[in-house]
Amino acid sequence: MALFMINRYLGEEEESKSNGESRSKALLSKLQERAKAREQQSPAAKKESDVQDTKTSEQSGVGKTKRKLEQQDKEKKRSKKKRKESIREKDDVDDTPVEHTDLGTSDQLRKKKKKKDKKGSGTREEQQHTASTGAVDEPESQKPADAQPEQSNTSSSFHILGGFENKAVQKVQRVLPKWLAEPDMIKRDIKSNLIPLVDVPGICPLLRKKLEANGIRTFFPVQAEVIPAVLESVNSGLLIGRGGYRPRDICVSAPTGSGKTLAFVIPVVQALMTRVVCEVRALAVLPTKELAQQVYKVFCTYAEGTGLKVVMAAGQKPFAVEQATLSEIRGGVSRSLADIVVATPGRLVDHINKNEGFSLQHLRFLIIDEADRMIDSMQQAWLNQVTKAVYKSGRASGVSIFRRVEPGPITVASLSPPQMPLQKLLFSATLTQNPEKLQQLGLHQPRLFSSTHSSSSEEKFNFPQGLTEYYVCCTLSKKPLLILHFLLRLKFSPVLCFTNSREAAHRLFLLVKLYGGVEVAEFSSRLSPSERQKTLKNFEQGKIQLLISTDAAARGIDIKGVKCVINYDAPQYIRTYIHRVGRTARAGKAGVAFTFVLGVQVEKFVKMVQDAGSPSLQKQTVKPESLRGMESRYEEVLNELGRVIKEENTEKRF
Ligand SMILES: Nc1ncnc2c1ncn2[C@@H]1O[C@H](COP(=O)(O)OP(=O)(O)OP(=O)(O)O)[C@@H](O)[C@H]1O
Repeated sequence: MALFMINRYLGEEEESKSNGESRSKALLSKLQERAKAREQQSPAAKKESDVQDTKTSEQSGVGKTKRKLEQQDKEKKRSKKKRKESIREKDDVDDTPVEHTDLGTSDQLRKKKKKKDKKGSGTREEQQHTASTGAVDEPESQKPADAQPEQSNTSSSFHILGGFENKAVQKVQRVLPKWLAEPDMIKRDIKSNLIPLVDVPGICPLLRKKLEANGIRTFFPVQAEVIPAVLESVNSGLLIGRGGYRPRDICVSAPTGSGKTLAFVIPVVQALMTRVVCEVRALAVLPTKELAQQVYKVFCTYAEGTGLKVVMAAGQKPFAVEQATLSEIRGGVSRSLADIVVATPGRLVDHINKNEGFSLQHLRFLIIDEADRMIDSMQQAWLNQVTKAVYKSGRASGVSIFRRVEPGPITVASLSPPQMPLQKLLFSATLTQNPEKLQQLGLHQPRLFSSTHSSSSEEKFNFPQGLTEYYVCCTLSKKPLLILHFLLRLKFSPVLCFTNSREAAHRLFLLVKLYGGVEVAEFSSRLSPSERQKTLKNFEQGKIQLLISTDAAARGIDIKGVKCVINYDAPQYIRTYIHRVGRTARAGKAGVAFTFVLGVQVEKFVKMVQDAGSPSLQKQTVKPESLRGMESRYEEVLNELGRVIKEENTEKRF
């Protein structure tokens, strides 16, 4: 395609192109002039020209023109013959009315080009060659009058810059760093890979007893791998790692319900239980209050009797109360009352900034649970604050025998004073494999434990072995009937049901409640933290058959006995799906998950789940006749629901 066209001035004849006769006249006279000029150059041609001139002088009008053309034709044939002899080129006789006697190579090419132009064909190479030999410089006046510049010819004379052609773009192949691409493998099947407590080296008798007392007789695969790895880093004491080097950070990606909590609680408690002075040496950060509460309980269980103090700073209690449990001032000196702090990011930052007695200068372990969520949602603001607090000089630096500076390149000088290393332990069922995101955490020679092999193409995730997944195609209006069918007719209980918003959760809760026959509760930010805690307790105790929740309960929450999860609204993201369905089939047990999918969502949903490495997603059909008998009551309830919601809205306004 030409970039642009150039319209040349073609002489007077161009202007009178419409007039065929005058045009041919003008052409003829021009040809005559040229012929004359050439004849002067060639004596033989001159002779002929003289004869011709005598003859033509007697003729006039159109006949004269005709004859002249015939003469031209003859002349043309002669010159062609000559040319053939001289350059031995087998060319066809040209019937172009324009002729030259002294055709050189460029003229031949010009002629060839003209022919091609007439035929409207010609390869690109040929056109380019023509352009390079300068054949396009032919004056317009020498062209046949009806030869208009063609676009293809014009384009051939231009070199088009820039790559405008459509090319198939090759997919960029992901290349992972070695530590991500080659993790220490964790077996996914819990049941057939239980490891007796005694077979895991380094666990002290006190903790082993505690584990047994809590019903833990064997370790799960993730615990058997991670506990020794963390304990190994404190073999030479808290100050230095193996061989005198700073210990490696540890990342763990293992399925939901695989026992990741104990994988960090046990080694951290064991590493700290011999400490002399109480300082904050372990900090566990979790995204929600409920999760912080859960992990706090596990730490308390295993720290009991060791002298270690565990404190929660997650906003469950007022700031001042938390402050008092974290530190105290005795004799004008601030003293830590906590060895292990379990916190949510927001409240943690509050204590770092506003609580003078809260010091992280002795921090040895930073545990980031649900690490991918923490990376995504916090933009590292809290992590920067923690790092600053760890390396800040203050109260501790005066009494400390060692210097603590932010680690830089390893040199003899940097290794000579004893350094308290900060070791990061990251845990998630959906740990990101994005090296850029992980880079933001400032990991030191990380070591990954994973139950999936990182491939270079798609991100694959961990699904619990005992989980069976189904999706149910349905319409929007049939969803409430479906859930009632699962509860009332199929007798699924207890069921944890997820919606995509708290409004949807509340509406469904009201609807099921109005329908009757099911013990139902909702769990969302509509409830206060204490109400939420109570609700979870009641659900765990079997007092609630159906718990309708937002994603507030999707991550990390460990509710024993949940046999069925229903995604009332299909989740948008694979990570959300994995955490939601992971509330069942925990600790090696079996569980089932259903996802209600609208017709338009089916393809995308199935692809999303299968691409993530789900081993068992199947379609489940619920026949329309199965829902019969519930519809009339459902219609009544819908009317009632409208009234109740209206009342609620009115109450809210006043
Ligand atoms: N060795 C063990 N033997 C028996 N039960 C265990 C063992 N380890 C953990 N559990 C139990 O397994 C359940 C799941 O553990 P945990 O909550 O630590 O899983 P998780 O991997 O952190 O899950 P999520 O990714 O959902 O947070 C808990 O109820 C826990 O008590």
